[in-house]
Amino acid sequence: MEKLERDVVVIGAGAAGLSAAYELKKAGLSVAVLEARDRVGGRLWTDDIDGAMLEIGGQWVSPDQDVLLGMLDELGLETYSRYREGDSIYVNADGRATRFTGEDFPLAESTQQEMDKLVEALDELSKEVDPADPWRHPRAKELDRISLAGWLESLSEDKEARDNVAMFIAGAMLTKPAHAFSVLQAAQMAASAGSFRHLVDADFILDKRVIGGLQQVPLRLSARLDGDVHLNQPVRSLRSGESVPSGMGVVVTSDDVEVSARHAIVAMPPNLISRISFDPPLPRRQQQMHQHLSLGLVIKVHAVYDRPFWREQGLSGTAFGPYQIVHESYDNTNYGDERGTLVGFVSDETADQMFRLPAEQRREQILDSLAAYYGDEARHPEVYYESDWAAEEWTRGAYAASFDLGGLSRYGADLRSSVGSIHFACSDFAGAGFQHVDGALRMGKAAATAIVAQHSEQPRMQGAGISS
Ligand SMILES: Cc1cc2nc3c(=O)[nH]c(=O)nc-3n(C[C@H](O)[C@H](O)[C@H](O)COP(=O)(O)OP(=O)(O)OC[C@H]3O[C@@H](n4cnc5c(N)ncnc54)[C@H](O)[C@@H]3O)c2cc1C
Repeated sequence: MEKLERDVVVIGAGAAGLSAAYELKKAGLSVAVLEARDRVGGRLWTDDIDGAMLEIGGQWVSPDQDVLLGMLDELGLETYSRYREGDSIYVNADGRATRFTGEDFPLAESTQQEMDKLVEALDELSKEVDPADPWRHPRAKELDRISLAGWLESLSEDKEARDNVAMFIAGAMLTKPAHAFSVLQAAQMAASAGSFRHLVDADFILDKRVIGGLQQVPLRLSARLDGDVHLNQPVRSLRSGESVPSGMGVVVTSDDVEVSARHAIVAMPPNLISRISFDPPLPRRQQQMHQHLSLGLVIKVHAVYDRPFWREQGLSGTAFGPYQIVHESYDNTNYGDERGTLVGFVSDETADQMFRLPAEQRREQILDSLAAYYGDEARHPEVYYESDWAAEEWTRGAYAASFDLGGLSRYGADLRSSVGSIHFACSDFAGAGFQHVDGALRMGKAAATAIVAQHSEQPRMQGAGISS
């Protein structure tokens, strides 16, 4: 067992943990980052699959994500725009595909009016909610006990209008059925992206990608940490309080490394925190709160073709169908690539259904759904891959975690509270940038800032300082 002494031990080398470690090093503190996987990045993972570069996890950057944009600049990373020329496609409940331009789906006029009304209502509500503390909304408790589905039903009898509006937050963001989370949680999701209209506007929310892949962010951060990141080290226990050596706040043990440190940052999704054995146990509030936060479920489907054939038909690749297996799909062609890539998403209960099928049948049904948007050619990709994060031991869902009904108003105020020397940071706890890489970076920086403030009067430990 390797034994280390550091100012701070960080558990998890995702965007949150690495940005925390990077800020701490820049401030002159020593760190050790313990990561369970054999790679850094957590839910950011860019890999070569059968000769195609795929973004298996997070990939898009939107203009409001200023912390992420600042980090891309600092790390010397460049972005490019998602392909968006041409018509989009909408497939309705009867399976009929219609071309359209702009944001408004080609719906019957009465349905369009109802959809406008619902978008307006959700937009107004999200303006009243501060994403950092939605529990302070004067009607927080009331809004937190109504599901998004129930709230939409109370406002409109038009099913297609409701299903479309729900799709933008349920299927596309929280990746849970609209009856499984509250309208307060939905409003926070929208507010965290600036407004609900931003979520409806694919050109905003899915604006840019990073050349070479978004995993470059954790990879470059890790390179700047100069040997302080320890891979294949799932943390098993965290001791704090009287049993730790004097002058230290925690002793954190993984399979091969034991770190004694003044502070710990737990930079992992809340559903995994209870896998660490805490001695003494975390306070009951945290133990309870973490049980009310759960990850959604989505299959990110990648299909790579010899060329972006849909562009020849004047299609942008952007496609929506609330009743389709793949509810949304986009042109995801890599920068400078001659081949064409489509990325589609299969969410929540539809993902459950798909996972009940044998792999070949699942692939066939998912490609049939892509064909409903782009025609027969979509059935024959050169490379086909399904990102399956729910089967990943160190994540267990996608994209991120949100509260069950009533959880946000009940526990939210304690979401980011530290417990003695133990701090928490991950995208699932963010206000602005909630569930996104931007939020992960914000949480990492916030934990680092809090620790640096406490340390300003204390002597440094060995190994402090950034390497470049
Ligand atoms: C398919 C998919 C698509 C997405 N698309 C986008 C997008 O387009 N844009 C966007 O901004 N966001 C997107 N996201 C969300 C974004 O990727 C995440 O919000 C963000 O990367 C989370 O970073 P994090 O550091 O908070 O958590 P994580 O990335 O989950 O990092 C936690 C780390 O902790 C490690 N860990 C867990 N348990 C232990 C343990 N016991 N000991 C040691 N280490 C441990 C994990 O291995 C992991 O490396 C997407 C996510 C997914 C899955």
